Amino acid sequence: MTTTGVRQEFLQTSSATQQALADAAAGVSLRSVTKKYGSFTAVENLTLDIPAGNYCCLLGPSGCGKTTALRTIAGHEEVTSGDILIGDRRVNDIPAAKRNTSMMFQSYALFPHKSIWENVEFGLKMRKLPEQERRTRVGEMLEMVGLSHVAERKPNMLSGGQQQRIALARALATRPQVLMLDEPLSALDENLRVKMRTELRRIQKQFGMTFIQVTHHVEEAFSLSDMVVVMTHGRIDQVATPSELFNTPASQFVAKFMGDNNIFTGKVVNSVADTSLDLIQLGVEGIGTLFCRGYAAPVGSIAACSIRPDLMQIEPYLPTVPIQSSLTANQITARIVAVEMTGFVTRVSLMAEATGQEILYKARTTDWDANALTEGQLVVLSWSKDNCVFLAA
Ligand SMILES: Nc1ncnc2c1ncn2[C@@H]1O[C@H](COP(=O)(O)OP(=O)(O)OP(=O)(O)O)[C@@H](O)[C@H]1O
Repeated sequence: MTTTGVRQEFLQTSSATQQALADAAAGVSLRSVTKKYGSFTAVENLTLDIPAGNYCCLLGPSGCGKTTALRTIAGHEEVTSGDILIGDRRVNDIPAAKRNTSMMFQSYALFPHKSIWENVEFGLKMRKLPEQERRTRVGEMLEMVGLSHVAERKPNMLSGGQQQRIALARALATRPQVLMLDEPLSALDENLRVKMRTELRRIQKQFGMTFIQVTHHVEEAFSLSDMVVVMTHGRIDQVATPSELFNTPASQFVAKFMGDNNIFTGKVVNSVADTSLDLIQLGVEGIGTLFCRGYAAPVGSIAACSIRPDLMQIEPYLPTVPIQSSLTANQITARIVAVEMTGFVTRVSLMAEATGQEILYKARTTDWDANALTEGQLVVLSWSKDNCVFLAA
């Protein structure tokens, strides 16, 4: 057979495998799932639908229950109450090994004394697949992660990134309905982590598989996910696409956890129904009225609003120009405390003149360099009501 012939045969087999992996992919549903350890509730009343073929990240601070949620889906923990469905099968009483899921860990968990080929083949042998089928699958999985040439080596002869790819090949060889990934990239250095996450996303999309990943990195969740589940204190705070989370966080916790949002707390002064989102006025002590968009909350209730640091405008403060000149423009005076050039982006720390609240402004470094603003200078920050997100208490 010519090389081209071999390649064509592989591609045909490969597309059959592609189909098999896509066909295997199943959705996951949690129905009021609670997990307690003694009297401590690690996850509480989780209800969630992850459609087949989605990349879902469970995101939240340490201890919020992400791993526990993942382990209950995998069957490594029994739920205290509630139901877990994989596809349309209730799996509460099905042991982990029979749930048809795979798990990939941060530590790779490769067998050190087995060759790479044997590592990938392991799960298939356990399932007693015929030798020919095993050979085809292992060959294809190694090809998929670009590591066919290391098949005979032992894991310790591979780099961290290569070992991670082998762990992925091994996890997918069994054609799981769902692949679960527990902080799979945290042992890698920054460059490799970015490369690997691109690769994970490419493979998941190409084969249309269901991936559920635990992470506490916002950027990682954004770059990988179709849907992000933000958790805090064992509960789900928001389920959204990365873009929705970035643009319209639903709670003060999410707005803070996303990183650099500026949050102002105050009292609802007025809210006016508008075409899609209501226009809400928030009275902020020492600052005045801020205008934002959201769903009406009772007048007098404590609430907050959030503005992204890249959606503010900055100008030198001129005492002759009155502040708060327009009824729907948000403006405050602040003093520049520090300027930090981080590459493409310059981060500017400020302090609100009236209240001392810390504020962050971000600009493209080229834009920042073009203005003449310096540390210690008094400036006016302004932002549109349409970019300012109302956050109920
Ligand atoms: N086996 C256990 N026994 C008792 N408590 C546990 C057990 N496993 C987890 N917990 C507790 O449940 C809570 C949730 O833990 P979990 O590991 O799910 O959090 P996490 O969000 O994944 O955190 P991290 O990012 O640090 O891994 C924590 O307070 C943890 O201490």
